[in-house]
Amino acid sequence: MLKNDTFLRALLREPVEYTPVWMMRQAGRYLPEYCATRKNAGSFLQLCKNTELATEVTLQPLDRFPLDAAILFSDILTVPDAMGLGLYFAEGEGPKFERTVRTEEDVAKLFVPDVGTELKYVTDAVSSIRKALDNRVPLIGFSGSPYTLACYMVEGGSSSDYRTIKTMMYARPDLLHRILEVNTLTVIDYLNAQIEAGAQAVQIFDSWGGSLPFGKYQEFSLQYMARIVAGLKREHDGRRVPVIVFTKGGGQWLEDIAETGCDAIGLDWTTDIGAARRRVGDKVALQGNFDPVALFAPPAAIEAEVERILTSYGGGTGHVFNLGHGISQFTNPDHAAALVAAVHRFSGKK
Ligand SMILES: Cc1c2[nH]c(c1CCC(=O)O)Cc1[nH]c(c(CCC(=O)O)c1C)Cc1[nH]c(c(CCC(=O)O)c1C)Cc1[nH]c(c(C)c1CCC(=O)O)C2
Repeated sequence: MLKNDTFLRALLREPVEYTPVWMMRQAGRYLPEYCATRKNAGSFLQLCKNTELATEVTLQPLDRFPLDAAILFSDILTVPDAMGLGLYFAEGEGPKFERTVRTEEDVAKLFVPDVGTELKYVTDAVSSIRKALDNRVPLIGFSGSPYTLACYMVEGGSSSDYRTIKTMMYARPDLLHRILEVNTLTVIDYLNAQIEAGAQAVQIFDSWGGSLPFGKYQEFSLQYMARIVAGLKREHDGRRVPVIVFTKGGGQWLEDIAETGCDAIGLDWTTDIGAARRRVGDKVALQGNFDPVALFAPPAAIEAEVERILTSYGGGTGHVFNLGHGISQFTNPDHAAALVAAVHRFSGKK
């Protein structure tokens, strides 16, 4: 039995005593203890693949702040890595792939990896983290969306304009659809494996779906996320496993996202959460949507922002407080502490 299931109840719009909070990228470089563990691991990927160390860094933010959920320490790019594309992190340049998927031949060679073997290190981490958490709070599993994963597979790394993948979308939509098909089947297997291993909620990170034009978002990103939601095991160990869909920049498409059958929608900071609530009604819960850059302001300003968001949402269940995107590596941990405390205090936690 979970000692604190506030996060799961808020996602399912069941009564809660206060607004639960967690932060995207809560385990990461802004924490000195993370940097120390990562140094011992060697590289970021070695850290992800080391069960003991991945467990340790998952719990680090929970030992510092009274967060209401833990998130598996891993990365969305483990999936294309398992497809044989060769993920590596060039110092200061972000993620890169040795091989890209751009031509007809590249696409023809693409395959759905055997998640049970190629990504066993991830499900091993899930089991180990569940044990270490000892039911303190629920554990979130996650994956990238098919389109967001395709961005990295086609571009070969991060991009400022997504020129290569968007050119493919306009010139050879058939090729992109084939990549998205393989990604969708893989993500369904991957998230179901995380659920079987003990993930109590899952989030689909559609970090770059918001760069698509209207219509193309629905065709190349949302449609595939809806198929994933439909393919997931929604109940495990006698409890519903909520699904959160987070499209960064997706504030204009909330009604469409709610139609995927997800339990909650992640919002970035550009949307008014109160207006979002009126638009989706009681169909889904909302997660968000504090601007992570506001964490650089003094605690008093952070508290004012927290209060503004809670007031705009308007109270009651169905709100999971979060940042609108991942926390910056340059954030002062004391400011993150101020945010978590303010969410709890203003929403009535005793
Ligand atoms: C696009 C994306 C990635 N990874 C992820 C996304 C989707 C969310 C988003 O839009 O931010 C998701 C992710 N990445 C990481 C997590 C762990 C769980 C968590 O604490 O939230 C999660 C959920 C760890 C990580 N993933 C990465 C780090 C930093 C690596 C390090 O320690 O050097 C961490 C803690 C590396 C990574 N991984 C990725 C990038 C672009 C980078 C480099 C970013 C940077 O340099 O800040 C791909």
